[in-house]
Amino acid sequence: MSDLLQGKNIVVMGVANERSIAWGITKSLHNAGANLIFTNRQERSYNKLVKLLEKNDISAELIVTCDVASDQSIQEAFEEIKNKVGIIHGVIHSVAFANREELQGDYAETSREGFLLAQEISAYSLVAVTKAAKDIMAEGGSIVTQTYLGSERVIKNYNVMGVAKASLEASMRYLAEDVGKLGIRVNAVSAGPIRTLSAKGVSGFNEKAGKIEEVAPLRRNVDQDQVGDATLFFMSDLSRGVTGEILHVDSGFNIIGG
Ligand SMILES: NC(=O)c1ccc[n+]([C@@H]2O[C@H](COP(=O)([O-])OP(=O)(O)OC[C@H]3O[C@@H](n4cnc5c(N)ncnc54)[C@H](O)[C@@H]3O)[C@@H](O)[C@H]2O)c1
Repeated sequence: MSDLLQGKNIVVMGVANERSIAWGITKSLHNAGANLIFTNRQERSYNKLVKLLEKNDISAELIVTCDVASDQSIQEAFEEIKNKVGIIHGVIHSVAFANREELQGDYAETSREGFLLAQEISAYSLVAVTKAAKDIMAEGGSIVTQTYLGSERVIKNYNVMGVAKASLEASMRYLAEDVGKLGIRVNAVSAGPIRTLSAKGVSGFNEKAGKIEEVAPLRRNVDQDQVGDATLFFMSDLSRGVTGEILHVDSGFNIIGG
């Protein structure tokens, strides 16, 4: 436990279940004293989230529905946060989606619709969320998104999502410039493969995880808690001089050339 985030109101987007990276982040932020606000994609997942919070003795300031495919939904969610909580100091963006059939085989087979969908949910959503959040980040703060090495390198089967992550990372940098003058920082964590609901959608997870154990400097895979603590660093004042940055939490795999 620490008081790094005492008195800070932070919005967490993307907890689907206990395996979600956003859940690892939730635990780290909670242990640092943050007041947490959650968004969930659909109303019907509300009870699941409430149960998960209860089971872990974590209280939520507020839970609001937010489908990032809809500007109206994002607008309404942040309006409700503004009315019920007031000022916020941070946003965790841990949201992505691509059709399963686009996450295997040749990238050249990607459909126009599949390409646009991956870009919309996995990259544009950070832009739309920042647009809505900055107006209630009156004391400045921090926005952190989750990316993956498939943006920088060709990783088998990651395909359309790798291109969406490249777009997400570039958006993160442009947004960092836009909102820097408001005292808001925008950064990304690039985690190694972690078995989650979304990761199951990408073919060949076991091979990817096995490769990390074999060749990454630390010779082990990372977990949600390690990503949570790295995200906590970006959320806290410890990283007050850092914006527009990508921090790899991947046991060092990204530095290996061959
Ligand atoms: N698991 C990994 O190996 C890995 C590695 C690096 C980065 N990431 C990234 O971490 C983030 C979280 O993924 P995860 O692995 O925890 O999986 P997850 O399935 O637990 O989380 C994905 C979340 O995105 C949400 N989402 C999807 N479409 C949405 C929409 N239209 N509106 C609102 N929310 C929506 C889902 O509800 C879910 O909560 C993603 O950006 C993912 O690309 C994952």
